[in-house]
Amino acid sequence: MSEAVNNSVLKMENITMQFGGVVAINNLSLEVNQGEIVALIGPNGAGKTTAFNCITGVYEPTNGMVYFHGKPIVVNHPQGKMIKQYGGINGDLYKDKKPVVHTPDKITHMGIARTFQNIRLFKSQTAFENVLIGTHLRRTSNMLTATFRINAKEEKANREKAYRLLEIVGLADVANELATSLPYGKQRRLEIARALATDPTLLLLDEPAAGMNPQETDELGEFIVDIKNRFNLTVFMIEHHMNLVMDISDRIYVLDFGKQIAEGTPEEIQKNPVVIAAYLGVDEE
Ligand SMILES: Nc1ncnc2c1ncn2[C@@H]1O[C@H](COP(=O)(O)OP(=O)(O)OP(=O)(O)O)[C@@H](O)[C@H]1O
Repeated sequence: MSEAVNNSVLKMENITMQFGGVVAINNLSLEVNQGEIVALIGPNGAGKTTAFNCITGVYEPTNGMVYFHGKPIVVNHPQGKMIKQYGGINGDLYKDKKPVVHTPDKITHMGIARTFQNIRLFKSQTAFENVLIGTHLRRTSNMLTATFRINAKEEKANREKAYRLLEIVGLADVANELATSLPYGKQRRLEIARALATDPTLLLLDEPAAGMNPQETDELGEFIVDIKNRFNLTVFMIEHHMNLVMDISDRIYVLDFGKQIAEGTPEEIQKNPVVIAAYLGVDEE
């Protein structure tokens, strides 16, 4: 195997996601390598969150493959009525392959953790409990045994881990407060702590700076780089705050109307006339 293949953490290959007649993603191929911070940008409705949903098992893409650490975790091709309706490219490429689909919890268990554009914390749980729930995804036991026959040693380790994660993200002092009572910026950090509790190798962040002011956004950038290094992560991030994207990304992919229109370093993307026309010319803030 070549070094490039060994370094590959995430690879999307010819992914098309079609909702009825709407082609939300059209033949998207991209790769995220070990230790990189890669951003996925594009105007509203370009297909960014749909791409995350195709990786994490929320959607079953109409066509294409997703590899995680070189292993196929998603395989599909147009089937049934989609054969006639298919509006993407390369619809025949995988027709001889057996489809592979995993549920979101299985994908999380494999090592892909995610935060959401609209924060999705457990509202009636404390900050500590939210992170503790994240550690439970690593359990070998099922929901019932987890509830009724908790392994005391494992639970103690989980509680210590949850508390340590809260310390790392700077939330130890609010461990016992209800998640939803926390200010917005802290809720975003808490969601990241919960994601880290699942021991990911790949962290998907969907608009982590949404709703943050410029100072909070700067701090978030440092925080993302810090946790990436500390936990030896690879980060794939959707973000509209261009300063954050340009500051911390190693590479950037640009989507427009479901298609990749550019890929490059922050310097290259900032100078790319196609990107400027499609996206950077639009004032998102
Ligand atoms: N479940 C769905 N059913 C039908 N259409 C959908 C579904 N999910 C997404 N779409 C459509 O797919 C397209 C891409 O949406 P998506 O949310 O991925 O864009 P986005 O780039 O993440 O946008 P934003 O920056 O506003 O979050 C849109 O036209 C959207 O309406």
